Parts: sequence; structure tokens; C-alpha cells
Amino acid sequence: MIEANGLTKRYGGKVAVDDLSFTVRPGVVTGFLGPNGAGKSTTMRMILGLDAPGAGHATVNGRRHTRHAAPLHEVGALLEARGVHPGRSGYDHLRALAATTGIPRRRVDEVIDLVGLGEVAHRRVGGFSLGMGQRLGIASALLGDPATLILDEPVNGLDPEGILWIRTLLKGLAAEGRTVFVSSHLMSEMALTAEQLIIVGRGRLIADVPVADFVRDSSRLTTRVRSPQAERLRDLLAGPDVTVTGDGTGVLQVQGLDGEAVGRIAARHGVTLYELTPVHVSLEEAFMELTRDAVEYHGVTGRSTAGVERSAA
Ligand SMILES: Nc1ncnc2c1ncn2[C@@H]1O[C@H](COP(=O)(O)OP(=O)(O)OP(=O)(O)O)[C@@H](O)[C@H]1O
Repeated sequence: MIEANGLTKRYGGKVAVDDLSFTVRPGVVTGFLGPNGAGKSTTMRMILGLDAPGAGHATVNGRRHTRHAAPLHEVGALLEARGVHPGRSGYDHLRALAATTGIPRRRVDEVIDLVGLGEVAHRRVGGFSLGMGQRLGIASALLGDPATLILDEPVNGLDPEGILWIRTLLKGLAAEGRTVFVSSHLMSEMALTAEQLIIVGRGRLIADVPVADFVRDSSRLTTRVRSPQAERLRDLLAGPDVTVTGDGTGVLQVQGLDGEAVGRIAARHGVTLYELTPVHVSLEEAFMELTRDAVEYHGVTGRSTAGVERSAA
């Protein structure tokens, strides 16, 4: 079990992690989700004792990570910046790591098999692809057979087969009763891998929810309605479980009523409709909506792109 209590980290005037508290339980994969710069890596580094929090603290199984007698057996970690000597083979890297922590040589062979690096284990790490490097990082994390795994963006650089492999691996490790905490900026990937989601933006906790609840809530149907009497229709549709938003152009987005219900209410009151369209929101869109205000650098998309084109013409 990982517990973060009021974790806070500042870099200069900038708050990277802001009073963050959450619990990661054993037995399920917990996804740590947030846009770039949300503070995921910084949080993981503080849990691992590699960065000192400005305030708050984190524990792994009730103790600060640095206080564990044999940290490699307690927590296995994959971080983005890996210190692997490029001239060394993957096998030698793992052997050296095992030797310094009293782990037997046969465990090195085991983890090499487990991550599928058997054929390339004796090649120089400098010639490894990104995906092979990720597999080597995961092998290092698994070396001490730890009860807790903390993995920062482990699917980075993996091909579809590698992504499927890691998904299965993480679920298997959690099913064995381990605590598995894995960061990502891809909602669609976490929906397939994790059972619990901790969502952060600009260093703050945005949501701590079971994936199933997030999927159920975000797949709620929205109905798009266009009418020359949009404001009147808006009043007619109002109800306790109904949300209606409009942008003043005669288009309404209705949540909580399907197209049939909207059509019936409109007909009953003689309101003309030009359009009635069911709109399904993807998980990724729901995630982006949730974290919209917490994104550091917005790209130029949608309407603003059109604006740029118009002003350039
Ligand atoms: N060593 C550092 N010095 C200064 N600022 C830092 C440092 N490390 C992180 N930051 C800043 O803290 C914020 C959080 O960064 P962090 O890397 O933890 O986010 P992240 O969610 O892991 O993002 P990404 O997905 O891009 O890795 C960012 O604004 C980043 O620029």
C-alpha cells in the first residue's frame, strides 16, 4: 500500500505537486493519470525518496521508502530517466544490480525471460530500441520480486504487442496481491489496464475513482439539438437530472435526455427542431474535458485553428 499525505513540491516559484493525498491499494492496478507536466513523475520520485517534498510525506507499507532495509525487495521502480551504461549488455546491467543487492544470478535469468529480452540480453544497451530499453527497465524493477511496483509511463516506446504484454503483466502482478502504481497520460490505455484511477492536473488531485465509474459516467449520452427557439426549448427541457448547455447560436447540448425524449417535449410545445443528434463522448475526450483547465501547454486545435486560417487568408 502506498499512502501520500499532503505531498507538495515547488521548483522555484512553480508548484509542481500541490497538497496531494491519495492511497494506492494492493491487488489492483492503479493508474496515475494526468496531462504532461501534471506532476506525476515528481510525485513518484517523492514516494521513492529521490526528491524531498517541501511539505507532506509518502509511505510504502507504512514506512518511508528510504527507511526500508532492502528497498529493491520492497519497491520496484521504473522511472523515465534511467542510468544504464550504454556500453554494458542488458544482462550485465541486471547482474550488477543483483550483485549489489544480494539477489541470486538465477533471478536475473528469470526476469530476462519474463520481459522477453532473452535473444538480446547480451547485446550492448546503447543499441537497444526504446521498447527494449523499457523492457530492461521493467526487468530491473522486477528483480527484487517486490510487493510494490511504481512505473512511470511504462508503455512509452512499446509497440502494440508490447503494450498488450505489459497490460497482461501488470494485471497478473496485481492479481498476485502486489501494489501496482502506473503513470500514463493516455486515458484509453489506462481504461484497459487499471481498475482505479488517480487523476491529477497542475499538481492537484482532480479525481480518485474506479475506472468502471469513470467509463460509465463519461459514456453518458449527450444529445445535440438545433432549433430556432433554442432558449425556449432550454427552459422546457430543464429538470433535476438534465444538464443543458448552449452557445447562443441555436445549438444545445443536452445531457440526461435522449433524442426521443427531447423530440417529444419539443413536439408537445410546438417547438421547431432542425437537428437532433446523439453524441457519444470518447473516454479520451472525457479525460481532456476533466483536465482542460489543468493543461500547461494547449495545442492549436478545432475552432482556434479555423481562426488562424481565417486571419492568415
Ligand atoms: N527538476 C526540475 N526543475 C524545475 N522544474 C521541474 C523539475 N522537475 C519537474 N519540474 C516541473 O514540475 C512540473 C511537473 O513535472 P513532472 O515531470 O512531475 O510532470 P509529469 O506529470 O510527470 O509530466 P510528463 O508526463 O510530461 O513527464 C512541470 O511543470 C515541470 O516542468
